[in-house]
Amino acid sequence: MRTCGGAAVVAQYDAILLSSFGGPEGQDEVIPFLRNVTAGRGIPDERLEEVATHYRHFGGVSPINAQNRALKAALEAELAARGIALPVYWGNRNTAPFFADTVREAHAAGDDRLLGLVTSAYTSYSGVQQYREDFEQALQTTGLGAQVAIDRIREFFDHPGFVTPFVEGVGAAMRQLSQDGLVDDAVHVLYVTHSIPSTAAEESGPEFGPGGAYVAQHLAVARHIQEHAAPGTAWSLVYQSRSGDPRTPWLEPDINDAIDDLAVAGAVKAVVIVPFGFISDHMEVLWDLDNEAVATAEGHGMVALRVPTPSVHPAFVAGLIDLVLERLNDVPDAERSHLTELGPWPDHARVGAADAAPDSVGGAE
Ligand SMILES: CC1=C(CCC(=O)O)c2cc3nc(cc4[nH]c(cc5[nH]c(cc1n2)c(C)c5CCC(=O)O)c(CCC(=O)O)c4C)C(CCC(=O)O)=C3C
Ligand SMILES: [Fe+2]
Repeated sequence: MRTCGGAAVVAQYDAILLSSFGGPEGQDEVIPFLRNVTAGRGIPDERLEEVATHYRHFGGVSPINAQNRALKAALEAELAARGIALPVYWGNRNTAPFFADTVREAHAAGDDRLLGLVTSAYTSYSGVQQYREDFEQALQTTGLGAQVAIDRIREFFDHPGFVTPFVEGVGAAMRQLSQDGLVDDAVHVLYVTHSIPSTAAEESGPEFGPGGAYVAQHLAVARHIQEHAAPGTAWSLVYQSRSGDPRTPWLEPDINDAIDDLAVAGAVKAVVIVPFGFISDHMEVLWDLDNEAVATAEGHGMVALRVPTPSVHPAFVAGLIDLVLERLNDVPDAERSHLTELGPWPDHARVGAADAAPDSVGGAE
């Protein structure tokens, strides 16, 4: 394990900015949340109402904020265990604490050089550009654009910290099925991620082939997990949670259609559902997978096992801190951890104060 003295750390960044999507924590927060999510995006009202029912079913509470509080606490414990004096702030895109408030709070405490830890593992508009725009907006709103600088750690889709919990989860599911006598042709592993519009997928990195970087990253990670946890078992990459205008093409197949097709083909008696598009149990996991996709499978008489998300798995928490250290120590590409041929994914340009740039003030403390 790479270690890093407290002084060196403080010289480069003042704090970590855990950056997430946000979610409602009560019935009265559902519609304001959905309006923020879809602002200016032309999502039809019927779709908003439909999505609201998913939240209402759980008392208007998304698990995402509780997950992020737990992750923040786990990151703080890991930093303390490694002797790294770096505070962790938490901000969201769509619900309080909003980025502008968090940036203001950090600045008031003297923490201007922030390292964003964005909870999106893959490259997409939602996971990359939109956070960049959120950070720019926060600096504009607070008027702190000349003082505050925000970097972010790279997309970590193929970092061992993110992938290991899925390898363990798929391995455990395969062992359980085999104890129940379900092996070989009777099992199909469904790697499921968030669908996005096909044009958005292409734009995520056309040089990576059909579906752009978004699809290429998911395929590479699925292959890795499969090789290490379920070699020889049939698998496919499928999608969940599409929205928008039905006439606009989105990535397919939908997980429910894929399960229907497996049922028609006949041989498959069990599906392993791998929610590798998300770092923790979000509403999309609880509703679209645990509720809908599992019901689809069981409706065909199939067994359905849903693998856990990384959440606060020790490997995931340690991996995120390794990614932070990689930036603090300016580790060269050749030494950056990655499990697929696509990595290590490159860092992104800084948002905000060029003059407060971590590199140019290194050692100022
Ligand atoms: C790629 C991707 C991720 C993963 C990467 C990342 O983390 O960013 C993600 C995460 C999330 N998406 C979430 C929730 C929603 N996403 C929506 C809408 C959309 N998501 C999209 C894509 C993604 N979304 C897209 C292309 C749309 C269409 C409209 C638009 O372009 O915006 C809508 C509107 C209603 C609907 O249309 O479904 C909601 C409510 C939550 C919170 C869940 C909770 O509460 O636990 C989380 C973590
Ligand atoms: Fe979304």
